[in-house]
Amino acid sequence: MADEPLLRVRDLRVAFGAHEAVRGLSFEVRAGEVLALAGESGAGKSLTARALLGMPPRGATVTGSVRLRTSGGADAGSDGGAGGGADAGSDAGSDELVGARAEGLWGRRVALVPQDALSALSPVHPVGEQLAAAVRSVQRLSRKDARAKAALALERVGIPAARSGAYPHELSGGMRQRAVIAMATVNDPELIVADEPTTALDPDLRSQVLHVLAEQREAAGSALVLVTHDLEAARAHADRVLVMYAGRHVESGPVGRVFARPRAPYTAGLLASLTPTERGARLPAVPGAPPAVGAPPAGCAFAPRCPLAQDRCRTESPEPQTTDGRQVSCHRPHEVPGNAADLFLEHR
Ligand SMILES: Nc1ncnc2c1ncn2[C@@H]1O[C@H](COP(=O)(O)OP(=O)(O)OP(=O)(O)O)[C@@H](O)[C@H]1O
Repeated sequence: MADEPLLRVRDLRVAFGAHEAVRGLSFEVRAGEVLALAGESGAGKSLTARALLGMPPRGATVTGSVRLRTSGGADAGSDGGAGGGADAGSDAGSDELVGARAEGLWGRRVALVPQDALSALSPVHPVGEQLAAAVRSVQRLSRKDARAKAALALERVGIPAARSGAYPHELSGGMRQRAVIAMATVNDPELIVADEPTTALDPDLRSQVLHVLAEQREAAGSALVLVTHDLEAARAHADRVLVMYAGRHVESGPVGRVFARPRAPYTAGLLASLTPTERGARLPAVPGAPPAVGAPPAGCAFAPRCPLAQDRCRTESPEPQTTDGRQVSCHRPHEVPGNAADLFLEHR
């Protein structure tokens, strides 16, 4: 049981009508681990994040399995309902979140740090009060003790106790995001999902706020799924990275290993865009654009943009395979050159 991952995702699919935006994703998150979900806009990162919390957007059909390891008698309250395809409740020792009512776990075992703090905070209550209510929703504490705990949690993220009576609109964007981080971590959840937690902030505040998130996550002992298109943030804060493209797995493994020597051309392309060229300029992102949702090409979805694509890549979708200490979904992982930038420089 100790070796059981905290979260086990199998063949996750998120569809809008006939259009599948997440197309059969499988991965695991271990207790206390930080996993970065990376990839370009539209890859399906946010939809995956929402599915992990049992809160998909309206109109989405989620199938597959998202199992959260049971701890201390916690219960997802599965009704085995709407998800379709999930075998809710059949696995001893874990709770199925697809097709289940997961609200009972929110803030207690799983928590969200969204892109936009305003969407997570009520505009009509002071932040300290909201935090105290979050504490009391999980812990049996008097109002006074909950308020004291809330003030302490705000102080830990750099919001002085004197500001705990402020309404969200009276705080700066950075402060609001810190308040949301305090809210997400105050009850020591086992899993935090942070969906691009700094995109709404000025660039100079981003690393500061990510640092606060990392600190608070560590103090709470939570695992973190960090959704980001910022590979530098993934490098700085994650233990493992999972790169997605067009709703599918591309490459996943320890950050150091994947970044040092990517084995999927798409990962190499993303990393090349971080690498200064000889002339000192950074390469733009991988040339071309991802396919539209609902219209992925046959075979590997990246093949139309891939300098290494061959006939097989255009007909046969690659399944994840273990290579060089990571999982890679590519037919030609050993053809990617040691210097990731070379692959795209040579073909420009
Ligand atoms: N509510 C929705 N209704 C219909 N289609 C949606 C909806 N939400 C997302 N999609 C589709 O699913 C695709 C993946 O969305 P998702 O938000 O997961 O992407 P992402 O990788 O998080 O990118 P971004 O960084 O832009 O948020 C989108 O390109 C969009 O076409």
